[in-house]
Amino acid sequence: MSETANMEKHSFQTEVKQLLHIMVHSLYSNKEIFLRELISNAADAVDKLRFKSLDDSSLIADDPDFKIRITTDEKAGTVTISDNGIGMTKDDLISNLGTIARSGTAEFLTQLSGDQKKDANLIGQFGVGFYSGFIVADKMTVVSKAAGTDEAHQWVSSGEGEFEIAAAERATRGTDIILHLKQEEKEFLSEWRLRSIIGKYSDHISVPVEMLKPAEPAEEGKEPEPSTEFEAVNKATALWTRSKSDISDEDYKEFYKHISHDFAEPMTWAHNKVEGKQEYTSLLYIPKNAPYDLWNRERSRGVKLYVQRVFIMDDAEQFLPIYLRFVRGVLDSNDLPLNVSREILQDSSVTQSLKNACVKRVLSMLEKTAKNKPEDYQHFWQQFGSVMKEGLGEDFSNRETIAGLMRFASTHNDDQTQNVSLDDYIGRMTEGQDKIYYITAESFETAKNSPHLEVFRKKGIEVLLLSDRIDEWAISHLTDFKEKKLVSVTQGDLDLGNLEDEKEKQEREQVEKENQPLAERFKEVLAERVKEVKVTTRLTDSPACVVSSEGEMSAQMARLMASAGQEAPEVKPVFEFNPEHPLVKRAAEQSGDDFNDWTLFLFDQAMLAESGSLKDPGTFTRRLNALLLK
Ligand SMILES: Nc1ncnc2c1ncn2[C@@H]1O[C@H](COP(=O)(O)OP(=O)(O)OP(=O)(O)O)[C@@H](O)[C@H]1O
Repeated sequence: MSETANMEKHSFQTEVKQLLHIMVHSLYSNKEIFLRELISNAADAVDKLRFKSLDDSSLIADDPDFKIRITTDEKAGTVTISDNGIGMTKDDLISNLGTIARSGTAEFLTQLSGDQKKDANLIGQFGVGFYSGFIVADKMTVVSKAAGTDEAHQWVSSGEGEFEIAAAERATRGTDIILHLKQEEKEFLSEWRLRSIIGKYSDHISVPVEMLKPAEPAEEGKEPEPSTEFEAVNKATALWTRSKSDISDEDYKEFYKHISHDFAEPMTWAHNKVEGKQEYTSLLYIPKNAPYDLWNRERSRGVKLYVQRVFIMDDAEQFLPIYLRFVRGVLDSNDLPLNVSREILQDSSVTQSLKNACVKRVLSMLEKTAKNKPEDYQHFWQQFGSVMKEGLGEDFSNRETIAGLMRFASTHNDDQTQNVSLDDYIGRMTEGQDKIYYITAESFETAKNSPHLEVFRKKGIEVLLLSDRIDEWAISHLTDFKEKKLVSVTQGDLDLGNLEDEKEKQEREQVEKENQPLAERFKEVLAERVKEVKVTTRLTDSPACVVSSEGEMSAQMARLMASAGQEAPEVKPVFEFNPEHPLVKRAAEQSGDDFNDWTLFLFDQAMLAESGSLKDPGTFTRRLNALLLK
């Protein structure tokens, strides 16, 4: 910072400089959004003050009618957006308009590619807010006086790396954002152009947005007298309070952009007014695309909370569980007190029942989309499926509904796309099948090619192929769906239930008995490495596989815990061999060291197919080479 007279120079935070540069270039084709962003900020500033004045009405006594005014100055080439909201102190100006407080900003910036179209989309998700003024202005001046203070300050910048702060004059509280338009952007001086942009973007803003009335036509030969009277150019009623039949889809979409700062349209929304025991209005949106920081469970989330139409807080996370962190919207309650705080919300029974209601609405919105617009739902699932899966473990009371919304890859089409629902699966179950089978693995390929699937493929039984990181954890919370048990094909004894007929059962028992001595020989060599050795019922083409015992942690879960740096208990696998396989027959013919080598080779090979890697790949390859040469 440097100082001359009463003027101080400050540098923008590095991230702001980068964002400004990219934004000005990539949003050029959508430049009129600057007005939406600045009006949106002005409306937020009014909301914040309205809330504060509930405790201290003196804050607004001198100027009680909230409004936003847009004026132009043809000669100076400026457009000014003024509000009588909460205003900013000198420190606020420096921190709010010189830094980006959002976490993950630096990481976000590294995702930008230089491709204008892609970047425009990404920046749209990120939200550009105040800085969007620089798309059309080569200089911005902000004059602000915080409510309840006597001093005004001004912030001036050409958006290139520095900004200046100085003392200023402003009669009353509030903020003026003055855009000094670039030479080629003078079209925004046109009152009609501005009115049409406001009509498009700001009708739903609950504060009146005012402009000067058009001048009265003058007598012939005379210049028209400029008007000095203002009129509201938006509807200025909060959108969710209007009746549904008065609101167009366009209105809903614009409102979504206002509250979410997303440039893209939402996928769908639900608007409900509830009266009776509880009175509230909810307007909840499902975005089309995942935000850049969806994976950050700490990211700000939740709805905008209003109490009796008064704005209370942004990001009220108490009304939606973490797995629905992508939902945006507004909740307006008549039952909560106006002085409600985050702490009060935490313990309130009203909060709990509102939360239950919001979750039900979101889930039923998703069910409707899945049923009526399967393509949209498929897109949704690609964007948000992994987050929805968290719900299986987090939301016990809605588990069956969440499970119904799940989509999986499966052996039905052997394709990586997750598009099979549990209902689809049940509809295709073969005669006698009473369980839903699945496999979890490190990758889709490992799952799809797993030897554990052989008997299922042979019998034409579908198996769900799960390979997202979260799958193992999520599915462990889903023991059954519509009274059908979910069963892992890599865990426990394979119980094919009614899928195995009496003859097959007898044959299997016979084979098990005959091969008991071989099983014991294998067990002697493998000793501590395995929990048990058994004749397999799952393999038809492979010589051997490993499975985990019923009720024990699966190998996939143990790997996930280890990769997350957690201590996982050592799980010893059950080694299953296929006595019909020529390699197993060959092994059985050996004795001494040769039998040891064959056994270890079969075991390592089974481990490799199951996990995709080995603890000691060197020894495995050496042993394999030696066997090949023999
Ligand atoms: N008209 C205004 N009156 C008071 N404060 C303002 C005004 N405009 C901006 N601010 C302050 O500056 C901050 C930064 O604004 P900016 O638009 O860049 O980000 P944001 O509104 O927090 O986020 P985004 O718009 O991207 O969601 C705001 O959070 C607010 O505190």
